[in-house]
Amino acid sequence: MAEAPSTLNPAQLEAVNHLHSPCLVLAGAGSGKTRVITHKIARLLQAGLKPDQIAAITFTNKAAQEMRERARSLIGARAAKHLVIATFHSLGVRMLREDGECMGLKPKFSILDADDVLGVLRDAGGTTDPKVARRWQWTISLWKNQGLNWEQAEAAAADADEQVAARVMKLYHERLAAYQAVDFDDLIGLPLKLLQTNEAARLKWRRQLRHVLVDEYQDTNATQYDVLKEIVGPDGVFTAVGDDDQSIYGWRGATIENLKRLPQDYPTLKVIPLEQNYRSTAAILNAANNVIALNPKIFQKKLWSDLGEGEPVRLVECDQEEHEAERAVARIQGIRANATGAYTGTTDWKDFAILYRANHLSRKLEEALRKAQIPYKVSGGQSYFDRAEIKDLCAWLRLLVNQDDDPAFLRAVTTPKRGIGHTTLGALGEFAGKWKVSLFEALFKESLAAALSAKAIGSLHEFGRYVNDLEHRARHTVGAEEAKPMLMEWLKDIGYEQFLYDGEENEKVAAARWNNVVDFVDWIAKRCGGQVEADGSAQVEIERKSVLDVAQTISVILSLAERGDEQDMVTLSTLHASKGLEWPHVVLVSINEGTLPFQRDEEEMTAERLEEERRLMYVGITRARNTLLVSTLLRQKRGREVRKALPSRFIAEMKLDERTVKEDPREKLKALRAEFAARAAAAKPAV
Ligand SMILES: Nc1ncnc2c1ncn2[C@@H]1O[C@H](COP(=O)(O)OP(=O)(O)OP(=O)(O)O)[C@@H](O)[C@H]1O
Ligand SMILES: [Mg+2]
Repeated sequence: MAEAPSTLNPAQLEAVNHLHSPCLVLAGAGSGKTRVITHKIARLLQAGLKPDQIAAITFTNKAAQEMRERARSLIGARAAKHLVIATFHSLGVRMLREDGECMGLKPKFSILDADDVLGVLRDAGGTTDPKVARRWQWTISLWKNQGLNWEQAEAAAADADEQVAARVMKLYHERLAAYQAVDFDDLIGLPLKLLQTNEAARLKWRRQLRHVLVDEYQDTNATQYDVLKEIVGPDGVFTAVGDDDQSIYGWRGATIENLKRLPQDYPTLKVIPLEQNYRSTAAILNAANNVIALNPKIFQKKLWSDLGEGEPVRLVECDQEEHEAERAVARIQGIRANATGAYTGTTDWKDFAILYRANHLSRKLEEALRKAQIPYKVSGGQSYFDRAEIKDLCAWLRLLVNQDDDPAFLRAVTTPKRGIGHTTLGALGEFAGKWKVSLFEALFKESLAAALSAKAIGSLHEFGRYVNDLEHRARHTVGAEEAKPMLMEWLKDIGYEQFLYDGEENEKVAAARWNNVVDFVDWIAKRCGGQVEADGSAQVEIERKSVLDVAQTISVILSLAERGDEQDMVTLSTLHASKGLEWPHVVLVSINEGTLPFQRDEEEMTAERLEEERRLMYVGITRARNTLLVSTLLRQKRGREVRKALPSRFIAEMKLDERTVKEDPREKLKALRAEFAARAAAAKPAV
């Protein structure tokens, strides 16, 4: 249904109706900047522009999708379909596909991702050292973003290493040209070059894109600024919306300078502030304002909400990550059951988000959500259970539980490789299909001898016997103390650690993956129970189970997550990827010194970095509409060690008042865990 223009306040209306000179909306979180963009699209259509003459630039592809949705509800599907809604990168692809030929690029050029780039660099520079290749990648990318070609880079090189990198840059580009390929930086750099050097192309795009609207303008970099400048031209108009307090990509070259340059480059620029926040309750907004007030102000802004005080922001201290995850899940279940606090609105799973600073923090959360059978999606990062090494091990576990699980069979039999190749597996598959049996069952059919060589059958039988033997061991291994050595022996048998190191050139990456594997084994072992766990004052004994029982539970958990296309899911997201989005209920986890603000042990915390981390906290807090739970750890795992953890300084900076509920984890944890276990048991389907 179309939204009526009356849903805009006077300042928003002014921005929407400002059509004859460039316009910058500079305003805080949740003040309706993105809403201005969608409504302005409708206004521009009304003023006579055609949909394909309007370009809205978003920061991510996901944001582009969302923008198209929002536009569709305002202007209808037909018009929305023709709008140019893109990121700078995808707009760049379009320009190069249409006009790249004048720069020697065929319309069907390919786009290299970061891994492809590393491969080309290794070849071009003749190195096998991944560290060297990565350094080249970083240096060359930086040069490209500064608009330097290899000759300029060589002239400006600071030392011998950089001179080498400049020459590698030359070879790298020769290869790219030969492959008809471009990298991500080229998707901005080449269109810029096209627009700057080719008048016909420049005029074409200027005529084509009559009004460009840029969301999240604070996170554009210098090259993107120049692209915009070329498209708009000296007399053109555009609309940019942004918030300097939400600039969180400084580390990738985004620059606030772009905000400062606008009034200089466009003297007729109209700057419009928005002050009313329509997203968050006053309790949430105050916490956000208190934090960001400590950053130096570039632009003065006010932000208020008339949505009422709302529920106080809650703070919870948790012993360790696992408890935090369980706490977050219990909180979500509580709100959904209208059992927690004053919030009584109706809720779907999609009304919740759990946000964190670093990708690896999603894992415990995923486990807890899966155990509670809550559907979720991981945005802006990879799901823990989607990691190759975890998928490998899960395939083995699934195969132990159900030998007829063909996809699990195929993965396990080739991970690690055991001399059973694609031809053998193809023939086995054909045979199994003919006899309508599973691959595993086919292994031991006598007539298989007619389809495969004796050698191949020998290897397959060996694998089959190993799986049977492993199943037997898993069935009879009970309790954590027994489970861990059994599982480690299995990994040794199949040579999994070596397999990881063989498949990964970068040893650090291989070591990190092996670490995941050992963690995963610990997790399974722990679930085999038998030990007594201390939880502050409480002691909880975990029931003893066999490895096979646990494998079965994990298989159920895995199949649950594969339900796929569900729309109603809890969001797990990094803080970075949460920008621009909003949820009724938000949980911020692991808000600790070292995590947020993020700091490596050896690294010095500069004022600039601290300010960027503070902006990230501001972004996190301001994603919440109705309730916000901030959780902090008392102890934290660092490598293999568990260390005491400090709450983030940003928690104190929120200045939560006395009404803020500070929950005592020790008191509640035992009860919560019991409740949680009971719920999980009740929800567990019969297998
Ligand atoms: N005038 C208004 N009346 C009612 N609701 C509004 C109004 N303007 C914006 N909103 C609502 O407020 C919320 C925040 O709006 P929007 O996402 O556009 O803010 P934003 O400034 O882009 O936020 P961010 O800085 O996080 O990107 C949305 O749910 C939007 O629908
Ligand atoms: Mg926005």
